[in-house]
Formats: sequence, C-alpha cells, structure tokens
Amino acid sequence: MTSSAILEELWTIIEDRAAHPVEGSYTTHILTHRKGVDKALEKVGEESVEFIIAIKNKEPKAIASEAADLLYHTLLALKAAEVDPSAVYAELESRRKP
Ligand SMILES: N=c1c2ncn([C@@H]3O[C@H](COP(=O)(O)OP(=O)(O)OP(=O)(O)O)[C@@H](O)[C@H]3O)c2ncn1[C@@H]1O[C@H](COP(=O)(O)O)[C@@H](O)[C@H]1O
Repeated sequence: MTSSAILEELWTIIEDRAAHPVEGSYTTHILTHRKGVDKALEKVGEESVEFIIAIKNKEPKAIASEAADLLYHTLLALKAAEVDPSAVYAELESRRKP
C-alpha cells in the first residue's frame, strides 16, 4: 500500500484500540493513559522537531520515517481530542481554490 489509504486504515485501528484496549499496544497505552493526551502532544512536538531536522539534513529516508511518526502521533492526538480526521479533510477541501 503506497497511498494515503494507509491513513484511513491507521485511523480505523486507532478507533478499534480506543474501543477495545489491547494489552501491550502502544496505541492503547496512549489512549487509556491518564495523561495520554499530554503524551500524544509531547510526541507531536518531538516528532515535528525530528521531521524539521531530517529535512534540513536532506535525508530522504529519515524524512519519510519522521513524517510517518508525525502523522501517526497527530492521528492519536486527534483521537484524544475526539476530532475525526474527516473534519481535517473537509477543512482542506474548503480551502481549495478554483
Ligand atoms: N504507526 C504506528 C507507530 N508509529 C510509531 N509507533 C510507536 O510510537 C512509539 C514512539 O515512537 P518513536 O519513533 O518516537 O519511538 P522511539 O524513537 O523509540 O522513541 P521513544 O518511545 O523513546 O519516545 C514507539 O513505541 C513506536 O513503536 C507506532 N505504534 C503503532 N503504529 C500503528 O498502530 C498499529 C497498532 O499498533 P499498537 O499500538 O502496537 O497496537 C500498528 O499496526 C501500526 O500500524
């Protein structure tokens, strides 16, 4: 799978982990932790910095890896905030210029 469909799949998994906690799952750990939102936000900040550094260093593999970390943790933060990614997609669509 090399398209954005993986984001849909990832969101389905995150929703499933939220509804049915799985032992040993990092996603479950973050979503059920008392300070889960803070942890997710901490990672969003950390991964943003790592993403910027990878771009500045012109390291294609690291850029893709850090972008993946950032996207995953952003989805976790959206789940923790109870905002569906469809709201983000709708927002992007609303900005489309003719
Ligand atoms: N995409 C991810 C994903 N990306 C990152 N991580 C976890 O996020 C944690 C932190 O990521 P980092 O890259 O920062 O890891 P690190 O460099 O070791 O840093 P620290 O943990 O020390 O902060 C690690 O434990 C990673 O395993 C992820 N964990 C899960 N997923 C997806 O979620 C699905 C469900 O997995 P579980 O969460 O294990 O149920 C998986 O099938 C994957 O598709």
